[in-house]
Amino acid sequence: MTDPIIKFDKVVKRFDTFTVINELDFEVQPGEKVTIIGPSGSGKSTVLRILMTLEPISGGVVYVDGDTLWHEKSGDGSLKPAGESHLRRMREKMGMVFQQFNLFPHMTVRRNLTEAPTQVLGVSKAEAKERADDLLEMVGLTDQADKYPHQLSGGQQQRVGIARALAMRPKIMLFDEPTSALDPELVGEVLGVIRRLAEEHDLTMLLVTHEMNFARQISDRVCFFDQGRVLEQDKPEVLFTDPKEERTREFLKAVLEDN
Ligand SMILES: Nc1ncnc2c1ncn2[C@@H]1O[C@H](COP(=O)(O)OP(=O)(O)OP(=O)(O)O)[C@@H](O)[C@H]1O
Repeated sequence: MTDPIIKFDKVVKRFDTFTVINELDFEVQPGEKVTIIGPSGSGKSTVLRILMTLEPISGGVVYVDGDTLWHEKSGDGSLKPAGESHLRRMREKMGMVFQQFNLFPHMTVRRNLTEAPTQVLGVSKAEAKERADDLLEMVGLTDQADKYPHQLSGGQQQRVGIARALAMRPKIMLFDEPTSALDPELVGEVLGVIRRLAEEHDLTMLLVTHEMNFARQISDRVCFFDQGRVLEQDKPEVLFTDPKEERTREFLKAVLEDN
């Protein structure tokens, strides 16, 4: 087995006295597609936000791509809280797709894709444009490149969100309920893009979703979260048909009846 590209080692996250992530041990292998499912409030989104450096941890250590995320080594080899430049360097390894798209509203679709590569990575304008146009073709939005986000449907905006994250050439893609803000008829086009990404690329993907059928189709592994821990995890064909834990069974029964 190779070294994990993501590793949570006894990670704790508290908001005041409320413990959201509770001594979490969790690993993802390079290229693995992992889905996190679980009840509302179980800490699923918080795991992604910790990885994207949007939410600091209260305890434990997170490793990404062989380096500590929220810590850096001091001169004597001990770990100290990471400074801004370490966090920035680590953040560049990851791209995140948010529920609410989070596009830059005052920029065209193409500019949404070229802005960070030119400003953050120092990619030339010509190369960034070429990369943007390739990605827009991949998500089927070549003809929307000069429009502004508000001129697009939610499904199109989310496809731009995916392309924008990919424009930074991340090693890891994080998806936080990418279809939950969409009208039902627009969900399929976004899941189609994610499915294609999963099938055609060796990107590591970590997804939080309520789309159980989708999770079943694309995941190498599904993790059931409960109270800030992984209660149970397995290949989708096992977890969805023969869960071991009562809590997992109850959850799946409730969500699958809803669908
Ligand atoms: N900034 C914050 N301050 C205080 N509490 C927070 C904050 N962010 C999240 N929480 C709480 O932490 C818990 C876990 O939140 P999180 O968003 O990770 O859950 P989730 O499993 O993704 O849930 P959902 O499926 O509803 O999105 C929730 O109870 C939430 O209210």
